[in-house]
Amino acid sequence: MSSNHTTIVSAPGKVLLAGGYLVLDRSYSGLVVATSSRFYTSITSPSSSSPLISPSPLGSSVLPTALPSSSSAQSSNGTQSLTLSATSSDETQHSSSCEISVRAGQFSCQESTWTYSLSFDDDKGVQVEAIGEGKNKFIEITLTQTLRYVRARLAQDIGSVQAGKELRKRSRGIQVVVLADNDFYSQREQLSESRLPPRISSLASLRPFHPLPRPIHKTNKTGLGSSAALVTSLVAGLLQHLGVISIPSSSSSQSETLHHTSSPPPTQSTSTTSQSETLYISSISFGLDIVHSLAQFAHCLAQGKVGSGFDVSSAVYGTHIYRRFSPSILSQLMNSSSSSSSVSSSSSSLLISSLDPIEWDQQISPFRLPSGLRLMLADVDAGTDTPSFVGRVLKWREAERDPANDLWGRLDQANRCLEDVLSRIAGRESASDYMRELEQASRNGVGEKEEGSDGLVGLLGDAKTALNEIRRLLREMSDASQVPIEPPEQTRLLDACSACSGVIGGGVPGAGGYDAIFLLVIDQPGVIQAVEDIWASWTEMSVCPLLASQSDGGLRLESLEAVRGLKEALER
Ligand SMILES: Nc1ncnc2c1ncn2[C@@H]1O[C@H](COP(=O)(O)OP(=O)(O)O)[C@@H](O)[C@H]1O
Ligand SMILES: C[C@@](O)(CCOP(=O)(O)OP(=O)(O)O)CC(=O)O
Repeated sequence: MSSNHTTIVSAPGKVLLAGGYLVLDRSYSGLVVATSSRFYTSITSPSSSSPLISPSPLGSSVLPTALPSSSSAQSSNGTQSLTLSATSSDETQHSSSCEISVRAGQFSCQESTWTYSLSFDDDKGVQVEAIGEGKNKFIEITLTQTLRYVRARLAQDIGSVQAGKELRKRSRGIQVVVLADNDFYSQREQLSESRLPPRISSLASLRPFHPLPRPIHKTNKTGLGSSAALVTSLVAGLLQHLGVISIPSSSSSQSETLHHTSSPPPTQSTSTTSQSETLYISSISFGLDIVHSLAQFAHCLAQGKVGSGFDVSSAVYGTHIYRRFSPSILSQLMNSSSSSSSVSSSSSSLLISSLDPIEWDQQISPFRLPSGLRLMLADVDAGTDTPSFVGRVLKWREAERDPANDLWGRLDQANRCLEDVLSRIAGRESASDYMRELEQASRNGVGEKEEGSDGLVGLLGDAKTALNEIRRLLREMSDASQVPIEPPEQTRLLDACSACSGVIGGGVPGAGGYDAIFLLVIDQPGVIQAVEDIWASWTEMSVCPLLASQSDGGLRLESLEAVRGLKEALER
């Protein structure tokens, strides 16, 4: 077999619509919306290097031939058993090391290709060493920890020595390309080079995966969570390619259902599926759950801290209401791992046990924005540093416990009101006059709910009230903590946008600051145009739209032909 074998996986970006700061504390939840802009990981290896993986059309599910069927027993951690056929006789052809390269496809090839040498030692497990000068901590750590995990899983089934040989065979010749949709990075320069105004239509006309002129660390990000989407898609791509999991494909009708029902047992399955469906879903969703725990771990290790993890969670599961995992789940692993690339048998079992989805207590509750509404995002040109914001806000909360807890409680209530009213609007989607009423409201304007107005118009008014209340409380937090979460410049911009007919409301996503805003609007051309006019003429700060809107789906397996511009970008 001479043709290559390719796996392409994508993960969405994120917008934390409600729950910034609160979501760091497991007593509260956050509303995270996944974006239509995605991060792609493509993994190719010569088909001869992965003899146990059936050669299949690009983008289709690539199950290892030796994997048991869905009716077979599952291993202790719930993922599928990796029972293998005897290691093939060609293993002697391979040396005890091999190389894997990872290239960031839209950056300079020279500066943004990282090559890693993998050695497989019977005692030490797999060792990953960067070759050359350039470093990419997120990629190196993700690659290392994912290979450690795969080796540890293989070792459970076929013993340590065979596991090393098998992994070496499967890893040989792997080439990875990572590509982010344009939205992840500021496209101001690309727009002005092409003499295009900062409009959504201009962004749509830029070539997909537009090459970027500077190295990654000097490129302005837009806040969609590039590192979380990178880590998640890379973990998932490798696990899929190496035959450990099976991710739903983008064409699979199951994928949205999976998203809405996938949650680590036993905490929060709100699924109403039949038992047989549930069995099918849970065997696959366990694949997603292992991606989740491994990606959270790799992301925390690369960041050097354990954050709330809402970004990784939405990269895996898509839009949802997120309650964080207990940080203690990762303590032992974080302490024992540093970024060390080797693995002893004791740390190997710690890896398997700590990442077992059964041990994880995050909650993923289904949520989606109602149809007919649209999330609009803008990149605001001014820089803030989220880590320092978080540190300062938490320090204030520590110092002023009572007022802070009182504020946390009121914010939580406002956040829940927003979730509740949006779900109630979504509950009306099937009404025959739903779209007509929305269209009418987009012309008449959405006001905070008035006495006596009920029905859809009343609900839209309630949504406006909830969004405004959240903003008001975040300004209270800004004043009390002296951290500019919604600074006056953003207040002016948001107020101007919110006054537009058809705009329900908006806010500062996540940690807030000067970087970005979101708006929730009725999805009508007139409304979008009016908002874009305000942004284009805003002089106090430079406001550039993002192309993305909301998307429900999380991680997915892609087919090369289905993603505009991907083939060309991979061939560059
Ligand atoms: N396209 C890319 N290719 C490779 N690595 C990337 C890419 N985009 C982001 N990264 C990695 O993620 C890091 C940025 O992470 P971070 O500062 O946490 O930003 P964000 O908030 O967008 O996640 C970069 O330094 C780089 O290591
Ligand atoms: C404060 C937070 O609750 C939310 C931060 O959300 P952002 O979307 O601002 O995050 P970055 O991608 O790191 O910029 C911290 C957290 O939950 O980890």
